[in-house]
Amino acid sequence: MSSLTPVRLDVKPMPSTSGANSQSVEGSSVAQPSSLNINASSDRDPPERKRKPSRSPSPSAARDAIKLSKEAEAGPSRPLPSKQARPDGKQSAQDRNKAKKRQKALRKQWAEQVAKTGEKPIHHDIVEMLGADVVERLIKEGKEFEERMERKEYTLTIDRLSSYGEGLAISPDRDWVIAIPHALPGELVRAYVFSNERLYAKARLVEVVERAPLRQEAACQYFKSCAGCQYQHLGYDEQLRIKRDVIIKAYKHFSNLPPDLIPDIAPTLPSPEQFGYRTKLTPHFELPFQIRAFHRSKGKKSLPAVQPELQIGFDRIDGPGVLDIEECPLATRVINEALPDARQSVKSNISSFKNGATLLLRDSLRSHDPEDVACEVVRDHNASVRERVDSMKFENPAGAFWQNNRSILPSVIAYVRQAIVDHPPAPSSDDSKRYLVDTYCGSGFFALCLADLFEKVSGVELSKDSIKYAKTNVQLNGIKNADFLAGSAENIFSQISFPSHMTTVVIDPPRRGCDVPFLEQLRKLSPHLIVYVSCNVHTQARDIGWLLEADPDYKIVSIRGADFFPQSHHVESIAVLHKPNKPAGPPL
Ligand SMILES: C[S@@+](CC[C@H](N)C(=O)[O-])C[C@H]1O[C@@H](n2cnc3c(N)ncnc32)[C@H](O)[C@@H]1O
Repeated sequence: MSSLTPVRLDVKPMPSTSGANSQSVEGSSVAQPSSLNINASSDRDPPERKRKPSRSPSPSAARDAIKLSKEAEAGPSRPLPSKQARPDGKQSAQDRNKAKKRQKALRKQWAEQVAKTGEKPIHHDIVEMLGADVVERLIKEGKEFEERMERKEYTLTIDRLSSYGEGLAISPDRDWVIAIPHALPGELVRAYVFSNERLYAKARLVEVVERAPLRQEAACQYFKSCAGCQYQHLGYDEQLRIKRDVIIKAYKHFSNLPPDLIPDIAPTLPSPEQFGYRTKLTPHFELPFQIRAFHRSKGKKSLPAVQPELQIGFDRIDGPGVLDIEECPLATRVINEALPDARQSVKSNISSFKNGATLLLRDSLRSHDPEDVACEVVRDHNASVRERVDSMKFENPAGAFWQNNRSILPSVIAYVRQAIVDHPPAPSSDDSKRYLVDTYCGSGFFALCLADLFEKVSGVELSKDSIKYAKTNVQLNGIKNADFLAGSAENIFSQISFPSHMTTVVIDPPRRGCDVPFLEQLRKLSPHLIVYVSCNVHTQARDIGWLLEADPDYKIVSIRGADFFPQSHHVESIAVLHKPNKPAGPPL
């Protein structure tokens, strides 16, 4: 699908059938890829980091972009800067000055964002679609925020998908790209532009005029309005293929590596369950204004006699606010069964919640007995949740990180095990002992599932709670060769004395990727094998590019996506790096 060449339509923008009322039409509006709170735990929060701007994005890119777009745009209801302020159609000097200041502020804000998080993946699509020379000219002329499209309906041909699953089209009347969630390559669509970003506009899908042959009916009643899923209108094989393409593009644009150093990206590892797989759901809600007024009055006002309407669910793509969700076909059966009660308990106690609160529903095994397949739902963040991966038993805090798709974990572990077995340490006079360092280890998923391959394993993790549970899991599984440390990942390197030529390091950081101090420590340790698992392939590509530049002896032996989140644009990427001739050296 992505091989289609951009088609510039000579179609005049169509008069809007919807006016500014985004609710009256089918499709989407203010969705952001990052607005899907697919893993709302704090490990996804990006900290500050100092990097070269060219080194690329982090998860906060999208969030910063929202901030930027909020600055740049006023949302559907704010009137456009009035170019017709004067009867002669010209801007007043005051308006021009204001516009100039605004552009300057936007450029400064954008530069700060890129310095912090890198360029957004969509930028590379824009360059390919408009042409590098056009983008360069727009930037040189200071027009990268200026060629904004009007808020109205357009008829567009979709050229390709962005890495976050939006259909991308070229504007019919200027050098600008338009991103439309749920539109597919090759389709002719009507879409309503509602805001502008740097070099592109965002639009909601109004109607598919000519369907792509691959388009299918979504299983979920909320698909058209919910920001949670991007690909329910595509078959599963196609979703896997798209995710592989996302990895290919990420390494091309974000690793800074020559193509011959990047291996063929292997087919995406499928999820055995494509619906009903999510073991964690976090619907959120905003307090009705009457309740907020009650809180603000500090007891002076009374609660409203009639319960105000409350939306509990996920972000909308067809307007601002929260979409009320009574079921989610991605969540496991027990979570869907528990959802009505959880929603009702919020409604009955609404005055006790803060604005923007989130509900937690975690699917937990009832017991660790392999014969017992029953599950139950845990809603208390501090309660423990039981999991099993193959024969390994795990407990972890409900509010802390645990992989959300239970069904894919055995094949992920099998894949990582095989990579380790396939890359033994270089022959040396030493015996064949091997050591594992599991960084960003959570409650010990990788360390403990792989412990039998190693003489000794050590894990490090920021969350003290997760480390407490990792130690419990050591006991639970009768493991004798594992220890865990609470702290920032780079701290582990000063505490271990494994011989580097016999050491494997597993890296599984949050979406922002690794911090530079961590990468520097890793380079110093120079393990013979690195398995880098990531929920953000863009930061993974950046970090691996950094590592290979710092130490060209590493070879990337494989890169493969794993589909932890079917129906969404998210893809986990597993990269294996090896130093084939790593010589034996003294312990660190
Ligand atoms: C994607 S999760 C992976 C957890 C674990 N590997 C698993 O599969 O269950 C990332 C983990 O990194 C932890 N984390 C975030 N920043 C960290 C840091 N600077 N040092 C160590 N751990 C960190 C988070 O608490 C979270 O548990």
